[in-house]
Amino acid sequence: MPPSATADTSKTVKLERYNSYLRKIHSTKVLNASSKVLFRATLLVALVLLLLFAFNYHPLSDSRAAASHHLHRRSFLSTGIFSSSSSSAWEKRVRQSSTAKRQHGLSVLVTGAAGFVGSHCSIALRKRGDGVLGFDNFNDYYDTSLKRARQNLLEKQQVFIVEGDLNDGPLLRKLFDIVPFTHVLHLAAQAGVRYAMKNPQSYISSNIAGLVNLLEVAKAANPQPAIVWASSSSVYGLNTENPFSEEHRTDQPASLYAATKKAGEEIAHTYNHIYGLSLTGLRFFTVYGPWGRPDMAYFFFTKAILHGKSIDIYRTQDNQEVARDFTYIDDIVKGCVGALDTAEKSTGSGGKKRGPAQLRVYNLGNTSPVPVGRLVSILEGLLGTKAKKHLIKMPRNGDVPYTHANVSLAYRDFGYKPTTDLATGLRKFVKWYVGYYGIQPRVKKENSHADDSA
Ligand SMILES: O=C(O)[C@H]1O[C@H](OP(=O)(O)OP(=O)(O)OC[C@H]2O[C@@H](n3ccc(=O)[nH]c3=O)[C@H](O)[C@@H]2O)[C@H](O)[C@@H](O)[C@H]1O
Repeated sequence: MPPSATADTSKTVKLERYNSYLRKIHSTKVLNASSKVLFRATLLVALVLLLLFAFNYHPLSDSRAAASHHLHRRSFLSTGIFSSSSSSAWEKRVRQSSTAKRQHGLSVLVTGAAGFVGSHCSIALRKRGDGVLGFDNFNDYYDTSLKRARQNLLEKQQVFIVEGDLNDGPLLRKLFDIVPFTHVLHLAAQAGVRYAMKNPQSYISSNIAGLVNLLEVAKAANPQPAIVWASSSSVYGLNTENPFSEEHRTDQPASLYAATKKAGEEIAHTYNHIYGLSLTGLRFFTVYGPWGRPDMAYFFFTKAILHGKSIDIYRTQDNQEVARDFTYIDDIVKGCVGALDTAEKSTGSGGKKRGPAQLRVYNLGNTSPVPVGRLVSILEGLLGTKAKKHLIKMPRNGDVPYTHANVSLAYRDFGYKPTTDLATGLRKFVKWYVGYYGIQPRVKKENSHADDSA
């Protein structure tokens, strides 16, 4: 091979090597660039997936939490506190209302705070410097404008009422997350003996399911609060021993209302036994007074008498007078506060019992039964108007013929001593009634005249 040919060949080989070198570099660059794009894209997709997962994740082990998450959103939406700014304003109101203004004051969640006994107790507790947060569903069992008027009264005392239902677990849990309540005064319930025949389910929903829901939240709270709650004189049912003592039989309820209150006492026993919740049940005896319940006889008798309408006065099957141990609201408030002040702490924590806890039941009555006929004649005197009385045999609607409280246990443990007789208490009620409903001054004048003889 000639030397020039050899040189040409070697040049061509070098050129080819060089070109192949350039191609290699180029393809490596392309590969590098495309793998970078791929890497970034993968990263982006992973990030998006991670975010989607995080937003939708509900732990499988806690399906209740998942369900409650939805409920939580719903209840917060329904109470108008879901947006972050309104939510923090709402939380601030919750905190302020439940903060005590005196040293060692209580922090009390009062359920049924827009109700008759609830509103009176909330004001009394607030006035002595305790923190009070109200809770009420403002249902329409009776005129809601009366509940709203009570709410206004409470607002003047800086008591905030959270609008919600006892069966809204997430909302209750949220309240316990915000506030370490020392006590719960549980007065929210479906009341009324006779209405239980019309709407039995409402008693199950409030007095049983609602109670259990509240106890579930309270037992899991840290600290667990001490709970004082409203039972009823109606648990004595067909008991014939008098006066009614806490030792007597309560296994013969005459109405579904009574049965749900009795069930509440048994449920309280269970939560005390398993979780160490301190629980005190108060058996109220026909509570009456200003800002009372329009479904109760003394209230709707007053309205009927003023409007010239007839009233039914029940008599027993053997034609005896029906009587009640009517108890004035201020005495009941003293009893509730006494029970709160003597309630020991719950012993559980983290939902577990750590030792035995207090379990109590007390009668809160007036110790002096009055026949319904006498109640009507006191009202006639106060209103200056004769009632159109219609005496009838007590219908079989859950009523019992007679109630009479022995209160020695409440007296022994927290000095409970009722001081208002029916005539005095009804005078205060009528004074409030005519003022609240704007009844003519003529009636007021006659009323103040009648006061002297009542
Ligand atoms: O202590 C309780 O645990 C309960 O007290 C209350 O029930 P009661 O004692 O039945 O009160 P209330 O209805 O005012 O009837 C009073 C009297 O009037 C009689 N009565 C009633 C209606 C009527 O039309 N005629 C009549 O004679 C009737 O027979 C009775 O003798 C609460 O409502 C209840 O929620 C619960 O707390």
